[in-house]
Order: sequence, then C-alpha cells, then structure tokens
Amino acid sequence: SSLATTFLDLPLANPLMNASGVWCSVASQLEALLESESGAMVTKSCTLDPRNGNPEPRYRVLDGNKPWGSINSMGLPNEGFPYYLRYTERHDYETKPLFISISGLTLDDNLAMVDSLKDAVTPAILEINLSCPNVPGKAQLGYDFDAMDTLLAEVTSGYGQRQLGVKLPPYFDIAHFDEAAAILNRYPSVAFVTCINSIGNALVIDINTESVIIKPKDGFGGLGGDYVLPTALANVNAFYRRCPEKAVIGCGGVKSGHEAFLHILAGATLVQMGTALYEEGPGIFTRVKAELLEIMKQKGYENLADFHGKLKTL
Ligand SMILES: O=C(O)c1[nH]c(=O)[nH]c(=O)c1I
Repeated sequence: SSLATTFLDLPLANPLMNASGVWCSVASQLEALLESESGAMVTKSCTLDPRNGNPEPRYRVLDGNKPWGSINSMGLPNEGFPYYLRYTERHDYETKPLFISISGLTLDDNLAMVDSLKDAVTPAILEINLSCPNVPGKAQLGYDFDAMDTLLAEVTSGYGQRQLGVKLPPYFDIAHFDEAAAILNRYPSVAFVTCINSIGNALVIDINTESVIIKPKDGFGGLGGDYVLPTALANVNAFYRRCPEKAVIGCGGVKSGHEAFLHILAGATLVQMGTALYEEGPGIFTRVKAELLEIMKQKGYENLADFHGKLKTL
C-alpha cells in the first residue's frame, strides 16, 4: 500500500500535514515540520504586521493526562506577513509543498498580502483563513456570507485567478452548508476548502478551581481535538458533496491513522493535525503514517484513491 497522493497537481509522499497555527509560527518550528515525515506543511495565519496575541494562558489541553481536546484563544499571534513571505522564498519545495495562511484584520490587509504573494510568484499555496474566532471585537468572515462573498470576489481577481483555498469554520446547519458552498462554487480559482477550524467560543470550566482555564475572553475559546471529530467529518463530507470541482482538506480530531482514514473516506484529499501535533510534536507524522498504512493493508487498499470519498450511507 502507498500513501502517495497529489494536490493541485503537486506530488505528496503522504496526505498528512499540520493545521495552521500549530508548530508553524517561527522558523525553527517550520524547519522541524520540513524535516518531519509530513507530506506538506502550512504556516501560522499571519496579519500584515506582527502581533503578540492574547494574554496567557491562552491554550490548554483538557483533562491533561488524556487530552480529549484543547481550547485556545491565541488571538492571532504571528511574526507578520513579511516573515512568512521570506520563509516561502527559502522553503525547499522539492522536499514537500508549503501552504501559506493569511488572516488579515481588514479586507485591505488581505488584499495587500495577496498582491505581494502574486508578485512574489512563489510556489507556496495560499490558504485564506476565514475563520479565526479569537480576535476580540472581530466577527469571523466564515459566518458573514456577504463579507465572505466580497472578500472572495476581490481576492480571486487580485490573485489573477491563481488557485488558492479557504479555511472554513464549522457549520452546523444544512442551509449554511448550502449557502457557503453556493458562494464558493462561484469562484473556480478557489481550488480547495479546509474544513474545519476550531469550534469557536466554547467554555471549559475546572470544577476544582471553579474557574475558566484560559485568560482571554473570560475563558471562551476555540475547541479542538476529539470533541470536534464528528463535526469535522460532517463539514468535510458536506463540502465534498457540494463542491465536486474542489479538493477538501480535512482538519479536526485527527490523532491517529483511524481518524485520518475517516477524513479521507469522508472526502478529504489531505488531512491536517492540530491539537495532537501540539501535544506530541512533529514525530506524530511518522506514527500516523504507519497507522494509516496498517489500516489500508488490513482492508486491502493499495492507495488512497481506493477509499477516498467512498463513504457509504445506509
Ligand atoms: O487564536 C488564534 O490565533 C486562532 N485560533 C484558532 O483556533 N483558529 C484560528 O484560525 C486562529 I487565527
């Protein structure tokens, strides 16, 4: 069996990569991802200028010894767009593809970053984050369909119809899947969707301290890990069914070959890891690769195409 795949006509050794935001904010982390066995990698969502982000503690795993998931309200800390643009200029694209994630605070900031990327003519693949839930006072684009439509119209024309993708928040209503997909399908150059970002504004309470466990936003933060897997699979499959011309990248609740297999069965071409990578480090890619291969062997699948998107219904 083989994990080899392609994405936007690029060859990948395997479908596994990090989720934006995890182990990808600074050069040392990006170099560790490059050296890891991931098939691809993505940078931390960036703004035009560097940001410190929210006060700490701003990331916690829940039930520490056996983390069922995580909650975070990082607040978009990042080194600023120029830092990541410089990394795209020195990345080794022969080793693995690189995605660059942007999350501008304004439409103009997003357009400025897109314009610089277009001029840079870099092989890096643009993933526009429409779903950061943790910038106080800023509603996320993914839940404002008019704003999302406007952004995509401006960005796709600004990017000269070059292929790009969007990172979406989870949706929980069939009508919302329909509406979001209808907008996305009007932009053929949006070649992929990454589902899902964290489930926004959850609240974790510690019974011993009778307190919330992260400092920003009175403890409200994005949920990741085991808790989000069924929602992640639903969003992957919903957009896989509704956007036949686009690829879907699955993200949410992947911590072993098992969940990676489920995401691919549901329609994901690539699979991202966030919480599990945060807790285990880049060695996780070696483990999950072996686990996924083992499951494929048990089931008699030679390659990913043998089961990609082949989820059965009853
Ligand atoms: O708080 C963050 O930095 C953050 N946290 C998330 O869970 N998703 C995001 O897209 C972002 I930009």
